[in-house]
Amino acid sequence: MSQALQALLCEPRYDGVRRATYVALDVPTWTQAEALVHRFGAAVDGYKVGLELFFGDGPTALSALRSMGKRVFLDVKLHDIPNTVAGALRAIARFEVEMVNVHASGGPAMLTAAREALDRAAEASGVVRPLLVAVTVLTSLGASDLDALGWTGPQAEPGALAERWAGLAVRCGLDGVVASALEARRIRACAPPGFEIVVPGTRPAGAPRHDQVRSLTPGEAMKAGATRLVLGRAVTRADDPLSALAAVWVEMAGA
Ligand SMILES: O=c1ccn([C@@H]2O[C@H](COP(=O)(O)O)[C@@H](O)[C@H]2O)c(=O)[nH]1
Repeated sequence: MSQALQALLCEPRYDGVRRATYVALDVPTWTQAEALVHRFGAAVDGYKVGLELFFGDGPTALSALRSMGKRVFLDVKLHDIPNTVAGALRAIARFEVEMVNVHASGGPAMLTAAREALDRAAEASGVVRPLLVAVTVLTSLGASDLDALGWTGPQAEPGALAERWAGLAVRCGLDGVVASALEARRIRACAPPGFEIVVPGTRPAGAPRHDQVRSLTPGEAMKAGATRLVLGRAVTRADDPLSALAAVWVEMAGA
């Protein structure tokens, strides 16, 4: 049954949603991550390595995924002074990931230093530069969290902040942003063509939200202008992850 479903999901009609998908490997060891990767087989070619796996088994996981020919979004959300972020990105460049991210709130000097560090590393190695995207307002933050942080008033409303930080990312030469689906339409309206809007934290209708606050369904996210979705617990913790993925892909393709 699962082999038949894998084969179905490998069909060319799913190529568009396959390229727009990163499955989140939010587990602490490569052994656990590898079991998930095997479950999806050839159907999934894009994975997100976040903080848990990176600190648990990062180099092993990244080189294993690379040798399997998988695309990797390294979701380490760097946030530090420009010199430190640039150094971290030079070290990350050797992993040849497809995409990596920093926090937009690190500011213009940090964003520019990040992009320049990746440009130089790519020039020196001859390897394609990873896409660099900026995290706007975390999808787990609600109005009361923003208020607690002192972000109040119309300019600090999540949509306004996300749009402002997306504009900053454009001016600093980044390739896109990570944002909630709720802000994707607003960002798409002012972003240049080809600007990536990576949306995590979506949930199929009726699915538990866990710690996600600003969330829509995968179909709604695509309709709003998302270019890529990160699919996490709604798929990876499902009783049958492959069937859960199939349902999400049908919804994404329909959108
Ligand atoms: O604003 C953000 C930025 C990153 N994430 C990451 O995406 C996944 C979402 O996982 P779910 O299980 O679907 O909630 C997770 O790895 C986060 O670190 C995010 O959720 N929101």
